[in-house]
Amino acid sequence: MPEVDRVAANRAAIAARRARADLKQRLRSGEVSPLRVLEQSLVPGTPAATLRITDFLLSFPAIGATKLVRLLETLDISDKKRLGGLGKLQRERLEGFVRDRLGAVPQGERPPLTVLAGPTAVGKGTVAAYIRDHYPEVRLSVSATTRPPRPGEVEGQHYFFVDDEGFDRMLAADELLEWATVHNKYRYGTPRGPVLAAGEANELMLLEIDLQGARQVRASMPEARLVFLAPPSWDELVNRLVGRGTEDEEERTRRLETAKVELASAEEFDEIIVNDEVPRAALRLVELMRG
Ligand SMILES: Nc1ncnc2c1ncn2[C@@H]1O[C@H](COP(=O)(O)OP(=O)(O)OP(=O)(O)O)[C@@H](O)[C@H]1O
Ligand SMILES: Nc1nc2c(ncn2[C@@H]2O[C@H](COP(=O)(O)O)[C@@H](O)[C@H]2O)c(=O)[nH]1
Repeated sequence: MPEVDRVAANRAAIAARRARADLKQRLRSGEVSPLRVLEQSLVPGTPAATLRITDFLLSFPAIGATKLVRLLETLDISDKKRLGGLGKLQRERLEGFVRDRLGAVPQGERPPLTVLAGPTAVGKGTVAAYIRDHYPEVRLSVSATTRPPRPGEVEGQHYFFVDDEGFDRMLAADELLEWATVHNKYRYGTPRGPVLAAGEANELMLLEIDLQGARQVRASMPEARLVFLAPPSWDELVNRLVGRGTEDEEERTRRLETAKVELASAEEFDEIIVNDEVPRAALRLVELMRG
């Protein structure tokens, strides 16, 4: 290729990359609607048409790397695709997904933040994980904690694992919406940024935290909805704690002491859901969140 053509081609490629980056930014900030981008992507050569499906989906605030993989599988779209190269059926599925998400929360109405609390081993984590896997419209807050990871726990997915100095730094920088020392042992806190971002984006946001944290959220965000997850019985709660097998006898005793106090506080909450079966409890919670 003659030098002059190569220079022109380079310039065009740089300009196209810039236009795509600009579009990604506007998608993320909500300045441009994803439906509009899908529509524009039908025109070959536009920034929308050359936008990668991965970048498009990652612009939704609640979609991260893990959800992205699942979502692409559900939509049956390769991660190599660009919007302009989607087949008819792929485009229809993608558009359906976008419409569902936009329809889940009416624009202009800010859904209240939902806090799920309850005694140890009642199943908060299990119900939250079920919601993460089955209700992609719900965004889950990832807490920071000074507790060491349990086997299988993933940094950034289950918790942000930090040492005491790291936690102190987050506190000093006012990065936590609430925090507490739970079961008199480790500190746990909710990063403020993602909660605010979810509010801005009209996203359903769930915090799975302890009673002290729930009270702090109520104080700072009175519009938050507090949901108490209750066990079917005390014996079942003890069975779940023992059955989980992640705490030694001393830690179990400590947690059950806290649990008695927490059970007595159920009336402070806006709603009580009994976790008899996980899918049922999860559905009830999501229905509450959807209003
Ligand atoms: N509905 C249910 N029926 C039977 N077992 C359940 C149910 N929900 C959760 N479990 C089991 O109970 C145990 C405790 O659940 P989980 O760890 O989710 O509790 P948690 O409330 O998050 O506890 P913690 O506050 O201590 O972190 C787990 O072994 C889980 O599999
Ligand atoms: N106040 C907060 N409590 C939190 C937060 N993240 C989790 N938790 C609660 O801690 C206990 C113990 O959790 P585990 O994972 O060590 O078993 C449990 O009750 C959680 O709900 C938080 O950010 N703030």
